[in-house]
Amino acid sequence: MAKLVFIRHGQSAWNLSNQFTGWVDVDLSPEGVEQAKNAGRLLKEAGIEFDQAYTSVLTRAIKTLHYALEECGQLWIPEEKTWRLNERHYGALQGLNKAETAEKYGEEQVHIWRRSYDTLPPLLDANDEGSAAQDRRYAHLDPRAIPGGENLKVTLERVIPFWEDKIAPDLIDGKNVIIAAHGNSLRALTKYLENISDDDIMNLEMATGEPVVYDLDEKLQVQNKQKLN
Ligand SMILES: O=C(O)[C@@H](CO)OP(=O)(O)O
Repeated sequence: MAKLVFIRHGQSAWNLSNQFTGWVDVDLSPEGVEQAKNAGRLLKEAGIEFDQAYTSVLTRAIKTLHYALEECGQLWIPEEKTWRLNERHYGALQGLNKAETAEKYGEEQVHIWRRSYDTLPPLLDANDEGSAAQDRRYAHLDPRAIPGGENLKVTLERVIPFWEDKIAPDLIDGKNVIIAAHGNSLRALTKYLENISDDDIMNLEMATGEPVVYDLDEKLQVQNKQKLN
């Protein structure tokens, strides 16, 4: 039996200002820092001892991991950062205010962009300002792997190879794993782990800074799920 903990980063500056974020490297807000520390206290109270941490290459998730691990006295554990755990790329919506976008395009269209499984947002071109193709942290990737925008389906397709290569083998070895990531990369992993349908995943939300603890058997079937708050 292994434990797997998902934690969505604490509130970010753009969660607070209600802007589409995606791959934009926005920092935590002061409240987000407190949420991350509180998550660490909850993990300490739960007595969970981790063997391995995974996070994205985005500051808000990395810092959340570090604040939480520091608070539970486990900042020393091995960690790996990967672009595959990044937030879903929001394409040309990145930076726009969500309420203003809903006024312009309608609530329904914005809900579809935000939560439909397979509708892509308007895409960014590799030459557009703000494209990840111009960001050094993605320079090692095949340019074709750098998205101009992703839906949840595409996000899931780039998260799962990392799950299969790294996370699942750790869990099968009985290691306890913490993943600090993002609303939509964690929704993708939750869909996969819990076998949630394309329709039902539209209704799943992840709270900022709230650890979700799974007990998994050796076949990685979920035996128990608990949110710490
Ligand atoms: O803007 C984003 O990147 C995400 C997460 O904050 O937003 P949403 O919940 O709308 O998918």
